[in-house]
Amino acid sequence: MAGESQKWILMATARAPTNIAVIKYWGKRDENLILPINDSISITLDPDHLSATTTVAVSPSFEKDRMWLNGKEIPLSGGRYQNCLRELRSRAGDFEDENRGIQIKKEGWNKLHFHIASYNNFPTAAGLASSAAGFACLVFSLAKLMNVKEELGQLSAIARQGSGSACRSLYGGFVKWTMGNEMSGRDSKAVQLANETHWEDLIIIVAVVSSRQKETSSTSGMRESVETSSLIQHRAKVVVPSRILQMEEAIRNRNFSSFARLTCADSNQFHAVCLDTSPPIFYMNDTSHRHDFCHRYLFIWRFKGKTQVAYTFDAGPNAVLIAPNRKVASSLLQRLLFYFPPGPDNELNSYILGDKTILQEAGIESLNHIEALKPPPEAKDKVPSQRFAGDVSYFICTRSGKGPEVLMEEEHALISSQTGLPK
Ligand SMILES: Nc1ncnc2c1ncn2[C@@H]1O[C@H](COP(=O)(O)OP(=O)(O)OP(=O)(O)O)[C@@H](O)[C@H]1O
Ligand SMILES: C[C@@](O)(CCOP(=O)(O)OP(=O)(O)O)CC(=O)O
Repeated sequence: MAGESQKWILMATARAPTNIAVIKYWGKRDENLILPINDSISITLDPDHLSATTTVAVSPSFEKDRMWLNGKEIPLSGGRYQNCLRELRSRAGDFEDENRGIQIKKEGWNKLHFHIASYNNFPTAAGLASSAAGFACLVFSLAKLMNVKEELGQLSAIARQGSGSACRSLYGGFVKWTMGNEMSGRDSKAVQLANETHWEDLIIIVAVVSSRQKETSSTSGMRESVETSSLIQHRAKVVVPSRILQMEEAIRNRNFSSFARLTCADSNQFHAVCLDTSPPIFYMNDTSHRHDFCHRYLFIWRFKGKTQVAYTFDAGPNAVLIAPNRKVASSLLQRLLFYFPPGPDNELNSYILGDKTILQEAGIESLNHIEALKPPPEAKDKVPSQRFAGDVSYFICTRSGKGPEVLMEEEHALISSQTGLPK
């Protein structure tokens, strides 16, 4: 380590996406290493719309490891953070910056402390996979800072130890988490099935029903399911293995009806397992069920049994709706806005986030246009044309996106290079 100046601060900043599972991970066989009981598949979401940005800093002047999440200091003492830090420290490489007189030997990283600041551009702990983006970003940015020379697959196995679903956020596009067999967990890691350009037509609309933190975390929910549900074993051993093969094929061939059928079925079964848990876990609320209701009546009936929109719900009430193309997405958005118009205090700009061009394609440029929307023609007498103003907090229009990336420009850094504290 450089003896001259003890004042230097070395930093790295990265951004990592969230992902939404279309074949769900639910249940662990090892709680500490976070090893799952089944494979899962997800779509990585566009980081412009849903991502974590993390700056990691190291300096001989830091006295302990510290972390700030969304501006608030949080303890880093938890086992999950500690496991990731330990794994990364053990793989750190030598680092040298001659100009600044910084030299850190492999072993030297053990004696240095980190300051970590992270920010999510979407609600934390509300069933939108903030832990996935967060741990993927933490591991990716620390690996850059510490010169860890592991391939992404091995980094994904480290991120997995922060939060299972985080391993899938190390890649863009379509990603499979293979459960693996080894006791060490080395082979329980993510692999990319296809990158984000493979199926660019897909449009994803997230209806954020409630951004309040949920009552049962995924971690404790799945633990209770493993302990008490009999359905979960059948799901893990029989249903998921065959669904994984079918889903891989659907993604490979861009077969939307097969993709949608599997996605909806798997979401339903995941929530069925939650209901089969004792005491039962309810992640969805009335608004979530209305989405399903709309889906069923508007789309399956309208297109004579051919599924036009896929839905999936994670461990929270938010609906994630996937349309095969922009045309269907814009008619979906019209229908969503008909049933779920903004509440009285909303602006259009803050009600539809993400890719707003779909809104233009749907012909909606103002709140008046939403008010003037007619009941969807297919509704007729089958669906009451009741509107649920204010039930949805906001919608995010997005698509499949790229994996983590380093942000080089100083302006992205969340920590001051002068003080080593959050800006
Ligand atoms: N940017 C981040 N950096 C590091 N850790 C984070 C970050 N964002 C979230 N986390 C961690 O993840 C926790 C939230 O995880 P939790 O599983 O409860 O919610 P979620 O990931 O938003 O929802 P779900 O996983 O059910 O979709 C936070 O309390 C924090 O420990
Ligand atoms: C419903 C899910 O989103 C569950 C995600 O669970 P987490 O990855 O948050 O759980 P831990 O591994 O305990 O941190 C399904 C999925 O993403 O596959």
